[in-house]
Amino acid sequence: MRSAKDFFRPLAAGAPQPLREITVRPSRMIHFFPAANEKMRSKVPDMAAQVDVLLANLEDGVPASDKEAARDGLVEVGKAWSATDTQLWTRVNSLDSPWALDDLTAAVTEIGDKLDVIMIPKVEGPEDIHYVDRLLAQLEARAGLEKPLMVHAILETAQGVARVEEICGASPRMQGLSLGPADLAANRRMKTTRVGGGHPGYLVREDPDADDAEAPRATFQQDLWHYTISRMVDACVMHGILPYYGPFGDIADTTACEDQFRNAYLLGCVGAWSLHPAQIPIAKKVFSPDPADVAHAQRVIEAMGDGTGAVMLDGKMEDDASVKQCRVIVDLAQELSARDPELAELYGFEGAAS
Ligand SMILES: CC(=O)SCCNC(=O)CCNC(=O)[C@H](O)C(C)(C)COP(=O)(O)OP(=O)(O)OC[C@H]1O[C@@H](n2cnc3c(N)ncnc32)[C@H](O)[C@@H]1OP(=O)(O)O
Ligand SMILES: CC(=O)C(=O)O
Ligand SMILES: [Mg+2]
Repeated sequence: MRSAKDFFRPLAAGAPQPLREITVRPSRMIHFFPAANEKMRSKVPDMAAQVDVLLANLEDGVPASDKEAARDGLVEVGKAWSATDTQLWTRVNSLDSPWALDDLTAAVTEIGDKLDVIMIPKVEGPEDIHYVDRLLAQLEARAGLEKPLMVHAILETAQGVARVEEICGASPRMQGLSLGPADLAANRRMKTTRVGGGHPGYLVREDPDADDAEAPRATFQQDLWHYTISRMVDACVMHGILPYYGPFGDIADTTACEDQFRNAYLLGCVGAWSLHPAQIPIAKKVFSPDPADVAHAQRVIEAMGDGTGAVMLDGKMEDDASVKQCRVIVDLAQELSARDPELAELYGFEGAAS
């Protein structure tokens, strides 16, 4: 492990200076497209206009026979990339695969100036991040890049979850984490075949009626991912990086997708993956604060003056802590409004979009 004094030192001669803080930009949805697919690539300008982050996927979901084509597709998209507001990310193949080294080399040396974040799957511990950190520094130096690439890790093994705090703090490049519910379920030997979301068998049942043991008893489905997401959020906040819900595989079930995304939003996540165009507006809606919540938060902030003490508002106590909660909502609304004039208008933020 590097000492505190060395933590922000470049890891290769000629590599750019690591950043002390991550640049926070709207990333309500990380929209995945298979980079090997020519038809999908032709939609990139249109997709880029609709999403906060567009991600060229090279890993799972891309057949082994298309891995080189996907890498070439990423380079083609990167070279043509001109969107200024939308971020371009890629997910490379896992570090133990035959493709990861060439993926990283091509991404950094061919289009490193266009890419914002590289997503690394199946991260097991800080040693994976240390390896990527050094390699990226070497490649950045070779490519003459001036800005360091950021790294996003997917939490999709039990070991990764157990070492999540170490992963988050492993490098100044760490930008965030996503939940990988499919691989994580497999690795943990969970008995669900779904990609994210709940399971009807994971429930609690109300107690039997004392007078009628045969009376029907209500059941309440529980969230399979509550523990992991909560742990991920704490680890990310501890290290000043961003947590994301990952994919929701039941594309047709837009209602459950919205619920799952909202649970993640309420617990502290900043965004989720969209795998299909139908999921883009869901993520946009869920991860943008509700205008009524923004208006309420503004009232509390105003009522609290310098932010200290306690007041009553609509029969509820507000104090130093609740005003901080309200600032979370208003700050997020302002951040998103700076990019989205429609939202600015919805929130009544005059001039926020300028
Ligand atoms: C566990 C994990 O690792 S998750 C991450 C890995 N998986 C992925 O990245 C999957 C990404 N998504 C996809 O590949 C596709 O959405 C699929 C294969 C799931 C479904 O694709 P289709 O069968 O074409 O879906 P569908 O017929 O509903 O598509 C409707 C339209 O949306 C387009 N579309 C579908 N997915 C996407 C996408 N991710 N981005 C942009 N356009 C898309 C289709 O090309 C089609 O366009 P058209 O009307 O011009 O023909
Ligand atoms: C997101 C991902 O890669 C998974 O769920 O396995
Ligand atoms: Mg996975």
